[in-house]
Amino acid sequence: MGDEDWEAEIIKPHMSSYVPVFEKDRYSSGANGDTFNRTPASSSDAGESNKRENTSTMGGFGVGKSFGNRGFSNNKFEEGDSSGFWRESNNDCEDNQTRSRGFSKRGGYQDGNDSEASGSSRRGGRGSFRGCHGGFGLGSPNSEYEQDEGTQRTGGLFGSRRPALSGTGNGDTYQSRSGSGSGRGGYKGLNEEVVTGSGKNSWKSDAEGGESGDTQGPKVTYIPPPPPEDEDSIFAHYQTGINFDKYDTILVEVSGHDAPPAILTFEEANLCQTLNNNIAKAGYTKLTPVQKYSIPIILAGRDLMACAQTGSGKTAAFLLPILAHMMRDGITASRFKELQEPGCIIVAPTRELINQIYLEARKFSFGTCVRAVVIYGGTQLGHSIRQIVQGCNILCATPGRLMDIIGKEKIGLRQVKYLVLDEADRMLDMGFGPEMKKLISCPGMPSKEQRQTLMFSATFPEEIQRLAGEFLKSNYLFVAVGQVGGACRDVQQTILQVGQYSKREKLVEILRNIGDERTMVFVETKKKADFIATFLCQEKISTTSIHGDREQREREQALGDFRCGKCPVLVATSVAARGLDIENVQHVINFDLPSTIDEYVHRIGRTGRCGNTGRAISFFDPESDSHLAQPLVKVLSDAQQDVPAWLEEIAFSAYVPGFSGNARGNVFASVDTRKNYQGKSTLNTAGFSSSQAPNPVDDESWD
Ligand SMILES: Nc1ncnc2c1ncn2[C@@H]1O[C@H](COP(=O)(O)OP(=O)(O)OP(=O)(O)O)[C@@H](O)[C@H]1O
Repeated sequence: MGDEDWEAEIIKPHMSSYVPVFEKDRYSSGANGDTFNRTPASSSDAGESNKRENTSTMGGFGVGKSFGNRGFSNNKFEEGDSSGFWRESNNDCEDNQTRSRGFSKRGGYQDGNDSEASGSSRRGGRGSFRGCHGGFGLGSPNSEYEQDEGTQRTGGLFGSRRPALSGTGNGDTYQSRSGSGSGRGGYKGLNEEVVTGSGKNSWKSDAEGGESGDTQGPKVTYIPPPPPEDEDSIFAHYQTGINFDKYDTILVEVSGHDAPPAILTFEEANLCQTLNNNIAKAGYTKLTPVQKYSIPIILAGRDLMACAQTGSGKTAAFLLPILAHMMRDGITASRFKELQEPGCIIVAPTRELINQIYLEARKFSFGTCVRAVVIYGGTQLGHSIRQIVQGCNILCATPGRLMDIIGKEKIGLRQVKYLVLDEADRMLDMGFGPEMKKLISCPGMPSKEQRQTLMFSATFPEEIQRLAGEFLKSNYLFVAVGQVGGACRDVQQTILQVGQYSKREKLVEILRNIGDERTMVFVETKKKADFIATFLCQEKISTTSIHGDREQREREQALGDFRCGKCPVLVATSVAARGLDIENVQHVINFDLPSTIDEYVHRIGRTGRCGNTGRAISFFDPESDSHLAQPLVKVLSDAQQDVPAWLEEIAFSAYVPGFSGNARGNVFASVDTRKNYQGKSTLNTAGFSSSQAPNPVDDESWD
């Protein structure tokens, strides 16, 4: 659904029944002799609603703060005269300068007692809840990636911040963050900005006016809580599901020269005793297919691009062999140094994901002298630096913060032996690709011949595979577990035809039936995430939300509340689509379908992980989603799911230009593209293939 549709939805009078206190009128390669072995992973093995009631304070939107003239209390919006929040914030294009309006006209909003908001005076004062409309949107156009306008963000990092929905169970409600934008999820220091559309990026090193020490905005002060120290928490894990053993039947294809054979057991990997102990404590007894194939490849020193379904253990597939090498080769024990030289850098697109990877690295390196460190945006830069200078063998980072720290000369790259791109297709697309290119051309970074580069994802569009060549040695190996970009078969997928005006009613109906089971609800825009979360809280469904406009502290709180079951519903934008491994997520609901099939695959992959079963329900609005009909039919049938007749009808009646079964946004690549595209890559000046369209779902502050 486009922004305008969303606006229409809010304005639509009949919808007001859901938001009773709103005033209606306001809402408004094989070719060159590579080998391709396709084998089953096992071949070598030979072998109701009341439950949710009255948890509004858990949802956290109910108390404590007010929202301008439209105070938000007792779980209701109370609208005053001049507040125009819903009317004017219903479009995530808020940063578009062409839409800038006098801010004073608005009711703005009032901060309760959040001390973090104190900085607002620096940015135009509070009462203003979104900077750009109020005149301090410094040129930041309509989304955090800004690609819709193809405009570059030139420093308007503070103008785009909206109030975040604080539904984290701590009694907060909408909170004014106008003064604390720097600390929130949505804030990214200048150094962390990623601009797409133009193919350029606006990353600036700290020296150029980054997160610390610049005069363009308040400092980020958030210091994340330290990770758990006790062994039980470090090794806490959830159980593999009934379908874990079925992984063995999935076909695996390895392409490229001289691939080492797969291993069948952890013992065969010949890891050191400490690693084996940690693997056992983590509850791993059996390798997943991607681990069987990737571990020996990495141990053999080969570059790798690996594609395997969501939730099938890709993280351990790269961490374990890297740690094994580090242990074998010996590493310098961590010690305080102003300039640290990690042997391994792992990058991932979102803060929460990189933190998760870090916790995995910490788990597997437990009891060794390998020290893993995590740094990511939305947290105090000084905190990141303090973590690093204490010693850093494995650096887990989001791209913006990484470049910032490199710019600050706290990290030297000379010793980098392993470079890992998790969610590699995302890391190489127009959002992060330019940063990654900068990374590999940073002074001191070993050339691709001298380092080992590893890429992992559940989806690998062909264009991205071609771009990856720049990062990988030419003889890299490609491991495809199952269909590249295919959905996890343990997720039961249902597509419902629901028009935009019926979505909320349907959502509530489904959530009431689901009861207390953990459910992620994906929507297309940050504003909508807030709106739907608020709406659900009003419906007494305990909900929290995560998206790029929330402060990092709130994002982490929201995730924590969701993880522990305090808020069983998490409304999220695509910022939470990839990689997050949360126990017991039984349902994913696509309130809005994403704009690409890859994103769909990642989103529904938040459930049905590690052999557990899950369910995904997607609202298909023929008005806005018909371009997805064909790829959806393919994804559904490949995953042996029922395909609704109406969907097939739309799919086959719709003419999708360029649909050939393998284009990005349509259907995923089915193979290692070296087979099909040997030498055919055409790069434009930005280094991207001309067919690589910006991803319109990128409306987020990810890193
Ligand atoms: N061999 C194993 N035995 C038991 N559990 C495992 C094994 N490998 C991984 N896991 C667990 O499976 C879960 C999913 O793993 P992981 O997050 O690495 O999946 P992924 O393939 O990276 O998913 P995504 O594509 O969504 O990023 C984690 O909880 C992890 O600890």
